[in-house]
Amino acid sequence: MPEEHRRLSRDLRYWWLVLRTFWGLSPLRVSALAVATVLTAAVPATGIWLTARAVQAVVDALTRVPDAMDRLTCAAAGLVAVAVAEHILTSLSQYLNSLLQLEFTAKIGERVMVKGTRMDLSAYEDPEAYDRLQRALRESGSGTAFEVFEEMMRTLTALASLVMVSWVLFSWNVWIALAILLAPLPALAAHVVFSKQGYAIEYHRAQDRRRAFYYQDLTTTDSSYKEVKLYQLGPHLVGRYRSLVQEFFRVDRALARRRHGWSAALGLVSVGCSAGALVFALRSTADNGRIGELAGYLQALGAVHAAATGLLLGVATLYQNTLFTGNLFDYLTLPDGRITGGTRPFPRRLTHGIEFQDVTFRYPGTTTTALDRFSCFIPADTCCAIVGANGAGKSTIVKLLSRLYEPTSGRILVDGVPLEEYDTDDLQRNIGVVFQDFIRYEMPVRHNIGFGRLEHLDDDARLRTAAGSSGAAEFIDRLADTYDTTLGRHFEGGHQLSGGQWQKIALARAFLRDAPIAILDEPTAAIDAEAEADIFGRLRTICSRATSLVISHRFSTVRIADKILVVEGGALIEEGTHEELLARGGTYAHLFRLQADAYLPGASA
Ligand SMILES: Nc1ncnc2c1ncn2[C@@H]1O[C@H](COP(=O)(O)OP(=O)(O)OP(=O)(O)O)[C@@H](O)[C@H]1O
Repeated sequence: MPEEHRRLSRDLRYWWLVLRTFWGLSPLRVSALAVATVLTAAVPATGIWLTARAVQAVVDALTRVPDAMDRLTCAAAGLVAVAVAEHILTSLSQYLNSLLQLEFTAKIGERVMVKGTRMDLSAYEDPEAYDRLQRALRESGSGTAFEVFEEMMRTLTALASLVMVSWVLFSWNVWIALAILLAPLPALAAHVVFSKQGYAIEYHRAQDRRRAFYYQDLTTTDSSYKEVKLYQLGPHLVGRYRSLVQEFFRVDRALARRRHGWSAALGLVSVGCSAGALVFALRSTADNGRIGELAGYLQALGAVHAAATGLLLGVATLYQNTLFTGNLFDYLTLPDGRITGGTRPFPRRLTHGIEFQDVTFRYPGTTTTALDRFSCFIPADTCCAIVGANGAGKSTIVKLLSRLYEPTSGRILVDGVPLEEYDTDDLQRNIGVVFQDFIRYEMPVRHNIGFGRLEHLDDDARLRTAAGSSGAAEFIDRLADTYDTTLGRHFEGGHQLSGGQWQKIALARAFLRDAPIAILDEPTAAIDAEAEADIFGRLRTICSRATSLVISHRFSTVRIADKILVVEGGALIEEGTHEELLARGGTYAHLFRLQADAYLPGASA
C-alpha cells in the first residue's frame, strides 16, 4: 500500500509538471482548451436528455397530448444546437491541441539540450546515469509528454461526461443507471494492470535496448564500416542484435497473449452487463410506459461505452505514458551538475604553476582507484609531458584539472589557489584542450576551428594564424571553399579529411583559444613525423606563452618537454627532464630505450 501511495503521489507530481509546462507555453490556449473540454463533456448528457424528451414528445403527439408539439420543437432545436456546438468545440480543441503540440515539441527538445550542457561528465560516463539520459532523450522526441497532456484532457472529458450522464440516468432509475455505468469496469481493470506490466518490462530492458541500438549503429555508420567489413563482423553483430530482439519479442508476445486473453474475457463480462441493463430497461419501460426514457437508456449505453472507453484509454495511456514521461521530467528536474566553482576569475597567465597535492580519484560507481595520492608540480610557462602505460591515469589528470570531475580527496592548486575557488566557466574558458577523442564537427572548417573561441568565428586572420600553428593552413587553402568548406561526409558537399588532418584541425581549435593552460592529450598520434616535428617546434612557442601539458606515448615528442612526469597505477613514480630521467635508468629510461631501439637498433645506447 505505501508503494501505491508513493506511486500515486509521484504520478500526481508528474501531472503537475506536465500541466505547468503546458501552462508555461500558453496560458491562454490551455485555458481555452480546458473550457472547450468541459463543454464537450456536457454534450452526451444533454443529448440523452434531449433525445428522451424528443421521443417522449413524439409519443405524446401521437396520443394528442396538448403541448407535445411545442416540446418536440424545443427538443429538436436543442438537439441541433448540441450537434453544432459539439462540432465547433471538437474543431477548436483539435486546433488548440495541434498548436500546443508544435510548441511543446520545439520547446522540450531545447530544454533537453540545455540540460545536457549543464550535467557533469559523470552523467555521461556512468552507465546508469547515461541510461537515464538516453531514456529522457527518447521521451523528448517520442511525444509521450504531449500524450500525457492530451490524455489528461481526454480523461477529464470522459470523467465529466460520465458524471453528467449518470446524473441524468440516476434521475430516471437507480438500478438501470448502476448496471449501465458499471458495465465497462472489468475491461478497464485489465487495461490498467497490463499497461503497468508493459512499462515494467520496457524499463528493465533499457540496457539491452541500448545494446541493440549499438549493434545497429556499428553496422550502419561510416566510422565503423571499414573494421566491421574487414573483420567480417557483420553476421556476428546481426546475430547478437537478433538474439536480443528475439528475447524482447518472446517477452512481449507472452504479455500480449495475457493482455488480450484477459481483455477478451473481462470484455465479455462488460458486454454481459450492458445486455443485462438493456433487458432491465426494456422491462421497466414495458411497466411504466416512459418510452422517451427508453430511448435515453439506449443512447446512454452507447455514450457510457464511449465515455468509459475514453476513460479506459485515457487512464491506461495516462498510466503508461506518465511513467515514460517521468523519465523526461526526472531528467529535466535533476539538479544541474554538482561541480560548482567559486567566483574568483581565472588568471590570464599563470605566475606560479599547477600543483596536485595527494590527489586520489575514483570514477563514480567504481572501486578502482584511477589516481592514488598523486602529487606533482608543473611550473608556470613550462611544457610538461606526462607518460605512462595505458590506464595509468594520464587522461584522468586532465579531466580533474579541467574540472570535469572533482578529486575524491586531495587538492589541485593553480597559482596557489584551490581549483574550486575559481569560477568554473572562466576556468574552462582558459584551458585549451585537445582530447584523444576530440570532436570532428560535421560543419565548415570555420566552425571547426572557431569553436575554440566563438567570438573569433568570423575573424579570418585569427583562424588562419591558428591553422598555421597547427599545420592545417596548407590543406585548408586547397579545399574548394577554404574556411567555408563543410567537413565530414554526413552533409551535402562535405569534404572528408584524413585522421591526421582532422587532428591538425582540432589542434588549431585549441591554439585559437590562446589560453594560459594548454592541454594536448595524444596530440600527434595521427600526424606524420614531419608535421609532428613542425608542430612541436611551434608548441615550444606556445609553451612560452602558456603552461602546457602534453600526454604522449611518443618519446620523440616527450623529450622536448621541460619536465616529464612518469605515471604508473595512478601514482607519480618518476619526474625530471629527459636527460635526468635517462641518467636515472628507471622506468622512463627503459621505455625510451625500447622505443628508440624499435626505430633504430642501438640508437638509445
Ligand atoms: N569514465 C570512466 N569510468 C570508470 N573508470 C574509468 C573511466 N575512465 C577511465 N577509467 C579508469 O581509470 C583508469 C585511468 O584511466 P585513464 O583514462 O586516465 O588512463 P590513461 O593513462 O589516460 O590511459 P591511455 O594511455 O590508454 O589513454 C583506468 O583504470 C581506467 O579503466
